[in-house]
Amino acid sequence: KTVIVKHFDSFGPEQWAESFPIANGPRQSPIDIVPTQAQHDPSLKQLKLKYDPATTKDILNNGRSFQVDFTDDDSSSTLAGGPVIGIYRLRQFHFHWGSSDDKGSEHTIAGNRFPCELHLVHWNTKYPNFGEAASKPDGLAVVGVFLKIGSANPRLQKVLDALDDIRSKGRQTTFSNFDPKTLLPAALDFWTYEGSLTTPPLLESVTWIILKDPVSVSSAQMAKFRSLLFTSEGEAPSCMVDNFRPPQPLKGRKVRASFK
Ligand SMILES: NS(=O)(=O)c1ccc2c(c1)[C@H]1CCC[C@H]1[C@@H](c1ccccc1Cl)N2
Ligand SMILES: [Zn+2]
Repeated sequence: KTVIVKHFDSFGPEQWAESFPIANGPRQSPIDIVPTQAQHDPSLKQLKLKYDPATTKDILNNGRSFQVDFTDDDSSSTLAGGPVIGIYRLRQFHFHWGSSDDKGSEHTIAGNRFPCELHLVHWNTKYPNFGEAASKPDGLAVVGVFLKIGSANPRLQKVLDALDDIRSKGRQTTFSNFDPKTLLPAALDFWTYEGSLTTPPLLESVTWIILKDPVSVSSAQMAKFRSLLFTSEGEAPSCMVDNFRPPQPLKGRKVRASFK
């Protein structure tokens, strides 16, 4: 009896449908955003992000990306307004990036790829917890921010300096007093559409809120992201790069814009 070990690279986006049929579902993410086809919706409210740095919990290499986790047992760090109804609590943020500066983002803009994309994951407080919310059509709201090559971004430095302690999968270290608002662009203009998680279990529970304006990252800072490993200590090391899913079919969905 031969056992097939599905390593990450043989369990890439093309194979996910075998174990997660929802991969071919009607509201999969990411997508290519075509600005000229997005409809300005004047009824969209202003995005209201309120983050308390005291909710910062830790930073973790989860084997697919690294994430900064926040305590979400109260509504100290929340998202409201924009396209959502009610209050969503910040759970974590993480990134997706490429093996070179010409790719790495999950969403694209008229086919243009960015070297990196930040996701701030929030869950709807009408549900008891993140896990429950993750399985509901209005359960999650993820804010996506593009990073483009330019001058070094000083706001990223504290996060990048912590990566030395979480090089391998499963490594976690303390991380405190961080304000994710410092990672956002000045203007909070956004596109929004109904989609999914971009990695298994690919649940179709995400209201995506993609900010129009990118923030900067330097090539040297990108090299820091690429110094992480997909693999655990003791395994043959595999660099954590290209952890992005390519754009998925729109299947008739409308993308709305908060701006003209
Ligand atoms: N790229 S993304 O923004 O679309 C994104 C956001 C949140 C989560 C995911 C992907 C996936 C990847 C980690 C596990 C899974 C999910 C989760 C975590 C713990 C428990 C359940 C679940 Cl579903 N968290
Ligand atoms: Zn993500």
